[in-house]
Amino acid sequence: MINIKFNVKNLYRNLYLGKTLNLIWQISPVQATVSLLFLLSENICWIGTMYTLKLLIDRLINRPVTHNTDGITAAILLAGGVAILYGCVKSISSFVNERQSAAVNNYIDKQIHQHTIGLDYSCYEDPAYLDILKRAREAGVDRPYAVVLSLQEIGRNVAMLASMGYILISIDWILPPLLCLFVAPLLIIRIKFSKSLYLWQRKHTGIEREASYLSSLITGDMSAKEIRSFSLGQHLLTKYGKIKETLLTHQLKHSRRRTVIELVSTIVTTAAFFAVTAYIIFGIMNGKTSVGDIAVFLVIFPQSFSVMQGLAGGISGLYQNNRYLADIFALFKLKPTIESAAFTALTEKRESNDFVVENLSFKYPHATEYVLENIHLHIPAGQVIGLVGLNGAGKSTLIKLLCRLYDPLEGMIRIGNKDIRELNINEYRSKVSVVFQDFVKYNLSANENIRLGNIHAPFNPTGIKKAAEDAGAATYINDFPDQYDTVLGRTFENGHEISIGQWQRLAIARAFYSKSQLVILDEATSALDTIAEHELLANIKQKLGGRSALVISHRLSTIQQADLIYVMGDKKIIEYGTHEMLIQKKGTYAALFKS
Ligand SMILES: Nc1ncnc2c1ncn2[C@@H]1O[C@H](COP(=O)(O)OP(=O)(O)OP(=O)(O)O)[C@@H](O)[C@H]1O
Repeated sequence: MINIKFNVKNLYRNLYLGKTLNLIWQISPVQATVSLLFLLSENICWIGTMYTLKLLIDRLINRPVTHNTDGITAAILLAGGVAILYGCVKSISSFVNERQSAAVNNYIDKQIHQHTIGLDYSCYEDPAYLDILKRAREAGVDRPYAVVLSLQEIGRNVAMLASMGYILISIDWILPPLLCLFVAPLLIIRIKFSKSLYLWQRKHTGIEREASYLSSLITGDMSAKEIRSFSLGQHLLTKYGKIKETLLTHQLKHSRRRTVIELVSTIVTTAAFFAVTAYIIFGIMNGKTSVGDIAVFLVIFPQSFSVMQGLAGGISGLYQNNRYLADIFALFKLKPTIESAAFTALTEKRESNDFVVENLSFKYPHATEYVLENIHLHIPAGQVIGLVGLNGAGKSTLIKLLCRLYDPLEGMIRIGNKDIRELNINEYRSKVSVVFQDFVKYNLSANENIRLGNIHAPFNPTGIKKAAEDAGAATYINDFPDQYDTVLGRTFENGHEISIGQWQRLAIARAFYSKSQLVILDEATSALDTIAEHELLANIKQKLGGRSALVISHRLSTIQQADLIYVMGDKKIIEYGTHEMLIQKKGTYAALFKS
């Protein structure tokens, strides 16, 4: 008993009913009202059918011993009419429900996506967040409305039970309590199992994600080449199979336990039904119960079982759906930590457009060690700055900070004299365009691939062509049958696959097309042949048209044309100067250049 009390208390505390109903009301008050009215009408009609049926039976039993059928015909017509009305209301009600359910699902789907894009980039490097996201997506967009449907089912079944209880009491007062006694264990079992299933799924989110990751490696196009070259298929399949087997074993164990307990409870319930039937039959034999009573009992009692089961299903459904709702609301509760000022901040007049990294130190949110320490770096407006260093020195991390995907722990980044944390984040990000090492290959048209660099500006074909020419992409785009309208990649029909170097040129064109003040190229020319790379960088200043650039490359021949070069070594800037100065210095840069 204590345990049940505790669970009920817990259930109440964690219930998202108020939140869900409020959400559904906000999505469409009109639809919510119409749906509620239909639900009420459906229940009233159902009670009406029962009542008119009872009237008909009463008339039949109490009819005078004449052949006058007028009263009976009228009762038949009334019962039939109400039954037809009930059928019609039920059909329309189900359509109204479907329409409202679609609206709610659509809203939740939108909210999940909307919420996801608003979150910090750091979330994508946090397994705990990835678990929440997976659970929220798997909970399904239909969960909130499923809660409403469970509530409706509970309401409908309670109304039906009340009517049936009234009829059963008229036969024998003991029948309704007996009914509750038989069905209660079934209800408790269902709630208990839906809880343990949910907890089990929650506990296994991590390994389920591992299984989906392995599955995407086995079946994905990105990994197809390497998996075949290294003959990794069987190895990955075995790994995947083991995880799936563990998941399946647990799942089956759970289902087996549930089936056994449900079987036992069904046997007990059915036996009890026949025991009660026997009780009524003995009642007839003792003259305590009428034949009419047993007729009504045989119709109503089995029906009341299914209604009770429906009620148990509704309550356990409510409980289960509520638990999944917790995951959706947990996602909605996550808030970005990167703060953004009002939109006007960057429009203020500033002394200069230089980007300055000042005394910056940083470590990743879940890491213990600093990745960057006391970084100073100056990108004067209109200049090309090179950044070099060994693998893991922290170059890409610095880029993430310059893009404001993270904020520094110490020090700051400023444009002119303004700390970028005081600026509106979207406006700041529009001032920086970047080609990441792992840039995205959008399987869209060439036009769109470039236009994404400045999506908020009106479509500008001339600007797109100019950016493509500057990045060296125009030559191959012009050879496509549909030129700039050619869809790239192999994902869609008529898609045109291009080489990795050609994809990279397109990503550079995207960065050129943006109206940013600073273009960051993080190993952005790694797939270009040396002639193409030289051509691209030789005239980069002219292509940038007064904008600054920060170029990261391991090919030092690329960097040597930069106005100033910074050398990173183990979390710090260790040298800086022009190519000539650094060669003369005979330090790390000179060693790297010669090697
Ligand atoms: N998301 C992360 N969480 C924790 N540590 C990270 C994360 N990303 C990178 N690091 C660590 O930060 C350090 C710097 O990595 P970073 O990618 O910035 O180096 P890099 O200089 O760009 O290297 P490369 O030349 O190989 O691209 C590395 O030690 C790396 O392990």
